[in-house]
Amino acid sequence: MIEVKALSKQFGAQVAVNNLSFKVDSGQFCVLVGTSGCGKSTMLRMLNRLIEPSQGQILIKGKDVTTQSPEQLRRRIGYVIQGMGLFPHRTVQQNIATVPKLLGWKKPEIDARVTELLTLFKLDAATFASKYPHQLSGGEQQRVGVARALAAKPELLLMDEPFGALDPLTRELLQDELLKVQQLLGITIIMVTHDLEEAIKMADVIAVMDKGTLLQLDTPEALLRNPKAGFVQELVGGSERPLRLLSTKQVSQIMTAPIAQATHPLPCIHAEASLREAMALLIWEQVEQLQVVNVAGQTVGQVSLHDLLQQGARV
Ligand SMILES: Nc1ncnc2c1ncn2[C@@H]1O[C@H](COP(=O)(O)OP(=O)(O)OP(=O)(O)O)[C@@H](O)[C@H]1O
Repeated sequence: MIEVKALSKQFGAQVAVNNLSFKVDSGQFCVLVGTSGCGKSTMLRMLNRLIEPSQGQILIKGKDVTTQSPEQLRRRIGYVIQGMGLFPHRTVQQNIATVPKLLGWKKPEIDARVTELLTLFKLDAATFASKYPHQLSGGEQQRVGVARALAAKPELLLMDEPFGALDPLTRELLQDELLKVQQLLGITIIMVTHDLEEAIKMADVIAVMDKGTLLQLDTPEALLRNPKAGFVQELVGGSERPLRLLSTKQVSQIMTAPIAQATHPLPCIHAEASLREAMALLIWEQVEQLQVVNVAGQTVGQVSLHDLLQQGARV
């Protein structure tokens, strides 16, 4: 889907991005992490030509991005930044309708899309469509920001610290919603974050950057198990590593067959919960086994302390 070839950007004497090359497959969620000033936002903004590279090439679906005007390109690529960037004098409906309107969609088609997106992000259309950004909470504004970016059905969504300004609970809620929406729509997402826990939760692949270069591009589990020596190891290798490893998998991936008849009831965990959540429940409840249930509340398996210890261990 995206191929970045030997991409560099200098601002005067400052090298912000230095000879970066990587590929992101269609439908993948790629997260860029690294310390402040390492070039993440510059990298992201070159993808939709908000910044022009000094050297190198970007191909999207095999086509060089410079073969289209920046405006044409940006209509095909969703872009979400921290602190919304909504148009303050336009309603939620008008904000979301911006790009479809520019593309000449018909009114009924636009209205249907706005309602569909508001519903997808759990915002009641009758209540929210006519509101202005200042009448919304931060979390609601951010949802509208993502809905606006998805309005014209882009195949690629770029997100720069989209949840950075939100409280931890709202942040987690929006992360879960975004993951569901991505699975539903199958779009490719490239997201910048400072937050390694967020990267591990959201990413299919994590790109670790330092001083304008790409140090490692790997799945969260591979990154945690085999970080390259130096900065990547420092970033992921602390005492949190076993718990972060537990965050990369769901209970359903390691559960075993349910016990036919448990002598006494076990605490329940959802099959979609992370192994980290399962570990927390085991500690909290002082038990060594959990019963795994599906959305309908039916028992589908069990998971034990022993299984979890193995998953978080060095191999
Ligand atoms: N327009 C610009 N003019 C000059 N220097 C710039 C410009 N934009 C970015 N830089 C410099 O390029 C480097 C990379 O900046 P960038 O914003 O890409 O980093 P970042 O990793 O996204 O940082 P943060 O996480 O703090 O947002 C920084 O040293 C920054 O000062």
